[in-house]
Amino acid sequence: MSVHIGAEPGQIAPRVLLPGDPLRAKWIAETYLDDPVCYSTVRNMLGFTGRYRGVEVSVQGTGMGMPSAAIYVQELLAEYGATTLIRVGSCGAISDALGLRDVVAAIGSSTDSAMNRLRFDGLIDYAPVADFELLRTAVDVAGEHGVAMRVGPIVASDPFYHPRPDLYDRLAEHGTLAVEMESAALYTLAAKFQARALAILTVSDHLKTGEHLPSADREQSFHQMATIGLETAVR
Ligand SMILES: O=P(O)(O)O[C@H]1O[C@H](CO)[C@@H](O)[C@H]1O
Ligand SMILES: O=c1cc[nH]c(=O)[nH]1
Repeated sequence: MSVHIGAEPGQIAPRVLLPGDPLRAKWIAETYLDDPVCYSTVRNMLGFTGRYRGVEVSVQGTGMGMPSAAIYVQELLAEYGATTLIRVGSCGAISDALGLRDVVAAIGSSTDSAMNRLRFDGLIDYAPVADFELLRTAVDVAGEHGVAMRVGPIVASDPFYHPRPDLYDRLAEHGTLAVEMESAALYTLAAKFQARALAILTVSDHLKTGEHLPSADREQSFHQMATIGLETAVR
């Protein structure tokens, strides 16, 4: 096992879905995978492997925020040979064009996190981006399933309760669709390990209108996102 994942080598598939919520990982595994096996309960950050359309797929919770997610992503890449990582998360809309339950694919991820400032000595504003082939596949899959998935830039924030919400307005003025808390670290680490990554998100709350979905819905109702993530992972 790695420091934070209680799996033996070979128990995790090269294709991994990554919800922040470990109970969303359980729901996806039990709802969509054939013969799901739970390979890790360390810290209750559940991970499962099963088959989707006959292809081995894992679903690993990552927790909230980049410090947590980066631990799981790095261990999956460095110690378990993951090659395709698809985040399936919730997000807050900052664009007026989005509504609750809309599905978003993140083409790139701005961030207020210091993680990439550390990585690049504060000298480069690195641009974390999605894998193009995965994104193209996800767009195709969404179209085939009649889902009007929005593709665009998002922002990955360290604080959920942001001390500078005015920055979200400025980001929205620059085309940013939504905020979540993990994608910039995911895209950066995938690039570093020459793996493929994509973040697919469902709008669980709207920062401008104040509307939001209950936690049970965030855990167990994102069928469109789960389907697009799984179909994309196995193609
Ligand atoms: O629903 P998940 O995947 O956890 O994603 C979003 O929800 C959490 C905040 O409520 C953060 O992790 C954010 O990125
Ligand atoms: O990071 C997140 C996730 C969901 N909703 C938000 O407002 N922010």
